[in-house]
Amino acid sequence: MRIAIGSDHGGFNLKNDIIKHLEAKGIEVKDFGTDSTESCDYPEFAEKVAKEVVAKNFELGILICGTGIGIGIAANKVPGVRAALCSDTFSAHACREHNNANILTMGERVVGKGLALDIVDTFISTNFEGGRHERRVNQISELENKYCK
Ligand SMILES: O=C[C@H](O)[C@H](O)[C@H](O)COP(=O)(O)O
Repeated sequence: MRIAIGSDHGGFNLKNDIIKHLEAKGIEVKDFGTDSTESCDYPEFAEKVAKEVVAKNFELGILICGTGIGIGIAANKVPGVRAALCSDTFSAHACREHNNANILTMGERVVGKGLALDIVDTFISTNFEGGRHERRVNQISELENKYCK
């Protein structure tokens, strides 16, 4: 599995913890920045990771900012992205199984490191269930086709 990861300054430290955690498990992770805690703007890093995931250069993406909200809103503007903000493992499981989420977003100012790593593990190890959920995810794509010109 290959994972694309990115953050703004507000998610920089948690992003590094996640990279270390995934690499220790032998998972390939590519870091699309930012590279320090110096203030920056999250849409830039959301777009970098979103483009890679939609192009299928990576199976999944992870985006971290202070809350996980802004970077997720930005990523969801890229057609084909289904970014899910998670602060608990139940949501991390459900967003993969039901929504086929392809990007996980979290807030470094919201979740502690231990919980965040559990959320990551749940997200990357859960598969899309298909069936009735596939019909609904297809309807999301239809909305995208209708409104995203
Ligand atoms: O949704 C936005 C993110 O949480 C940002 O990380 C946050 O707004 C950055 O705030 P500040 O510039 O005050 O560090």
